[in-house]
Amino acid sequence: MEAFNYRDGQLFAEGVALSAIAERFGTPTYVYSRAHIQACYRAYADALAGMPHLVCFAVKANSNLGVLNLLARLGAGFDIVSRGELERVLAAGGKAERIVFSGVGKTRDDMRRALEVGVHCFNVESIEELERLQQVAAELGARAPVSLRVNPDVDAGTHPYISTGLKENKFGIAIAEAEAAYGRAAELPNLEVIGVDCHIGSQLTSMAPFLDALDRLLGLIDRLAERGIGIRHLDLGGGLGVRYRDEQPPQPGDYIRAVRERLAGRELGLVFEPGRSIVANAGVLLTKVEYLKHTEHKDFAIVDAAMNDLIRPALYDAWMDVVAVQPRTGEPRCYDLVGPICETGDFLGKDRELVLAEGDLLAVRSAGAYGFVMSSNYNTRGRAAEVLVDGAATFEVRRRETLEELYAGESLLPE
Ligand SMILES: Cc1ncc(COP(=O)(O)O)c(C=O)c1O
Ligand SMILES: N[C@@H](CCCC[NH3+])C(=O)O
Repeated sequence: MEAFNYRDGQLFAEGVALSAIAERFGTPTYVYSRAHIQACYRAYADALAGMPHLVCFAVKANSNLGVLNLLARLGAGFDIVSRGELERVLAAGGKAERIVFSGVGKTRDDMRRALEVGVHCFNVESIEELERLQQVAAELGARAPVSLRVNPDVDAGTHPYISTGLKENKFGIAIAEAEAAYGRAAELPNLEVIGVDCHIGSQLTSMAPFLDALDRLLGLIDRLAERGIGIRHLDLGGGLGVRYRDEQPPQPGDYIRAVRERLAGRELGLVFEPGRSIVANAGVLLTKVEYLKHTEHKDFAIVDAAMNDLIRPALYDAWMDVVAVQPRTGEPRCYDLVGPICETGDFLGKDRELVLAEGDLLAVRSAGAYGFVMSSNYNTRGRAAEVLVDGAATFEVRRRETLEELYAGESLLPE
């Protein structure tokens, strides 16, 4: 489904003109579509119907309370990587027993809090973490449910910064060492081994690496069964890609059907941790053209959103579609779309053919995942507002940060 469509020459989010959102909330503003998030979540949940499962939204992709609340109401679980994300999920109405706790650097405090609230399971990423979790659980007189994140050593064929399943990556326990690690986990009295987990990378556009990883994990599960270690759930992580330009990633339903076929006859529950594929195309970043600057070599459109608002182009050289909210007729020019930050890397797009005038609104598409969450206050810029559209209604799910808030925690030196 497409949440953002042109109607009468204007781009709409569901039933609301983006120009009306800009007028009411200012720019830059992130705009999300409720219907799109729901449809993407349901694509996973529906394909998993009839078997034990959890669809744990990866909170890192978009941690706005309104978005999390929407997903919690749909029955989603959550994949978290920090105490902060845990508290956000609880504040948004998410259920602790549907949370999986991933991440290579869990602190004792993180573990304590997660045990107190009763998360579904810890995705443990090293032997050292296993020993620490045992200690913390013993101190609390608790038993920690555990999956080991196994690194299956498959090449996800994605950007090197977001590939996580190779043996040289910091994530997980190498598959060759996994049996020994499970053996150790099974000996520890305050741990309960329940699952196997993996996550091989993000923005994958083909099914083969997922199925390759799955086969390796099923082999491991069989070897563990021979050693008397029973596995109840298999967590395949997130990673399914989306269309930013012309990619044709598998649809969640097709992916899950292929996984289910391979599981036939096994008593295993399935867990997924999708982030991007739930929210990326449910969001745009709305920005305004401040200046059109023409130089001998280049035409620049200087917009009011910058790399502090959306870092993907600067960090990964990611291509994101940028469209006019009210397209004009006329002769297009080739613009670099840049922000006001004092860095050459501060761009949202390069060499884009557009017809523009000062004051025009632009929408950066596919910005619902890893957009606002990666924003910063660089150049003392307040972070953008976030608005969720539901049909004809708009909800400001995060107001724009004020300048006073930016230095509220700082102090002058004593006299
Ligand atoms: C452990 C884990 N689970 C889930 C995700 C979500 O990934 P994606 O947004 O690609 O679905 C990530 C991020 O890549 C991750 O590190
Ligand atoms: N932040 C990355 C994805 C990282 C995934 C984290 N596990 C992106 O924007 O594509």
